[in-house]
Amino acid sequence: MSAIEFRQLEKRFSPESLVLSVDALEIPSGQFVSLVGPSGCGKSTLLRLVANLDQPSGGQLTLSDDQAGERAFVFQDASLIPWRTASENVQLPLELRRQLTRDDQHAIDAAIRMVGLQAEDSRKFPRMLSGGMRMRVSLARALVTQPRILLMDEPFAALDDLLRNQLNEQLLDLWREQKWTTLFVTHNVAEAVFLSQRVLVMHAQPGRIVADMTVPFDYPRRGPLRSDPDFARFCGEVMGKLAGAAA
Ligand SMILES: Nc1ncnc2c1ncn2[C@@H]1O[C@H](COP(=O)(O)OP(=O)(O)OP(=O)(O)O)[C@@H](O)[C@H]1O
Repeated sequence: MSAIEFRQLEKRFSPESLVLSVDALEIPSGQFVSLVGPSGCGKSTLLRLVANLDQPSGGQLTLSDDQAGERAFVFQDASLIPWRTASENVQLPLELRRQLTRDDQHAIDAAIRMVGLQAEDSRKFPRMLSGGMRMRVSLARALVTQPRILLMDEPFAALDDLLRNQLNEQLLDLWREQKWTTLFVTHNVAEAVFLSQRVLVMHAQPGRIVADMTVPFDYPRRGPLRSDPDFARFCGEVMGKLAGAAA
């Protein structure tokens, strides 16, 4: 069974404006899917619907039983609380739910280790951390709840290319270990292709999926793939579908 299933789904913010329309889309459990498309085509809206931060105006969005529990969202802005240490930021989702237990401290430490932060970094305040480290804290805060579905909205867009590439590889290593069903929004086609098993290309007005492309590269994927001619060719195909979107 699919982890996430869309049927005749529509989203309107007012009766006359159809913002998103998805007739049929199935995302199998554990799949890594990227969404690319022009600004305003509804990528974030689609993610917000899956996150249950917003409701469809029509149709159905179904999550399979084993996926309906934890969903975690990572935004472009790390949005950390400035007066809390990294570790205290990571513990926030657990704290909002219930009284913290000793096991929670293990979960917090594990999430911090998982994203490659050192114990001493976890005691620092956000202003003392680099942009990349803040994004790692944001990711750890998402992972501490042990999500089955990970929703990422341009998480690395504000980082320089070198760091972004490095975080792409580390994210893939984590995904291969944890097998979250992952929806990843990006404006960067090479990033979408490098990361995912499947790229969904969207058009605007109304926001809809116009191409569903299977990425033909094996994992693990490492830096040299980015300069492989087949990689460039596939990115070109995705760009072609995007250009069609703009036409
Ligand atoms: N709460 C809201 N109320 C009214 N309109 C909204 C709301 N949220 C989004 N929209 C509209 O829905 C459309 C899709 O927005 P969305 O943020 O999903 O696009 P996007 O593809 O993620 O864009 P970007 O790439 O610029 O982040 C846009 O036209 C936007 O103005």
